[in-house]
Amino acid sequence: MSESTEPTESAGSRTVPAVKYHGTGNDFLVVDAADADGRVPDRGAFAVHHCDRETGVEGADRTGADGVLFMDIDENTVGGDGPVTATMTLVQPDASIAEMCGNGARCAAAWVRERTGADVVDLETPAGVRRAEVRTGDVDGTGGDDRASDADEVTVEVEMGRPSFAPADVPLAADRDEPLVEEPVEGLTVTAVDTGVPHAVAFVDGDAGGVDGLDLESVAPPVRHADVFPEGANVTLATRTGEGTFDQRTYERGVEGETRACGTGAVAVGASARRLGLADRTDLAVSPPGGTLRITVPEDASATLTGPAEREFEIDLAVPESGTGGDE
Ligand SMILES: N[C@H](CCC[C@H](N)C(=O)O)C(=O)O
Repeated sequence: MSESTEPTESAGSRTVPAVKYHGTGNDFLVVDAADADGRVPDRGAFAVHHCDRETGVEGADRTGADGVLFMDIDENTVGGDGPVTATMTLVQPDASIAEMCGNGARCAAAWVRERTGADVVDLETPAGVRRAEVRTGDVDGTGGDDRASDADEVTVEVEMGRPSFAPADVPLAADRDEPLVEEPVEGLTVTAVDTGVPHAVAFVDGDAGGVDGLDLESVAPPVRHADVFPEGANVTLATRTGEGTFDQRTYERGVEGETRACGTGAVAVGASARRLGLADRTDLAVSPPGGTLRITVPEDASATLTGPAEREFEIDLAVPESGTGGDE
């Protein structure tokens, strides 16, 4: 608050350390809340500034990021036998806060493991506590020690909670009492499901060109903003490619564009496929453009998401002056 009335330091004169990670191409800057507290007065402006795909953080093959994960480790849980607990807050490129992020959770857990040595991490998110288990040496989950030499890549399995089609959970507009299942919404036939965040899932026939048969950047925005979704929705296209396998593309709320992968979206594809009778099994492989995610969607238990988390680089990021580039 006092920042605005006192002579401020120019943008960039203060920095905060960050580590860049990605999970199947969904990429995040991870910042320790202990470093950010007091130094990053406006987390939204910080995310807007550094996530920009043209002018944001540089250092790997892509400029910018899909969000900033602010991580607050509960020091009382470090060093014991049990899981380490950490609060995960995802601030998106438009400064909004997402309740949950599956690929972000994998990156967050890998970061916590790097800091504390813990293989099991309880991530506290606005959507609830999500347990994540970090594995090394068996990246594809098939057994063996296939990537043990690659210290920067781990496999993380995240408990994703139980997907819900209930109108109040998605949420759907207040006047809806029934789940939205295979209904036309703004040009797509969608099924709405909450996997920590709302997804509108539309299955596209393989003969119609599959997920690449539609121009996502033009078909998704009207659905993302449809009145039936009072808090908006992520828009996910899916195509069944075989028994238990699907292609996926997601247009994300908060990013306001397509991402290379979306973990809550992959679980949404699985849950919707089960509901629509498109999958006989509960363990599925869902492939967004950035790779393949293993998911399970059991009838009466938490869904799981398994995939890689890869550490890209460390960087000191300038703290923009409060308000720079943000709404506030
Ligand atoms: N990429 C994330 C989802 C972020 C959700 C966010 N875009 C929203 O609902 O506002 C994932 O891997 O699950």
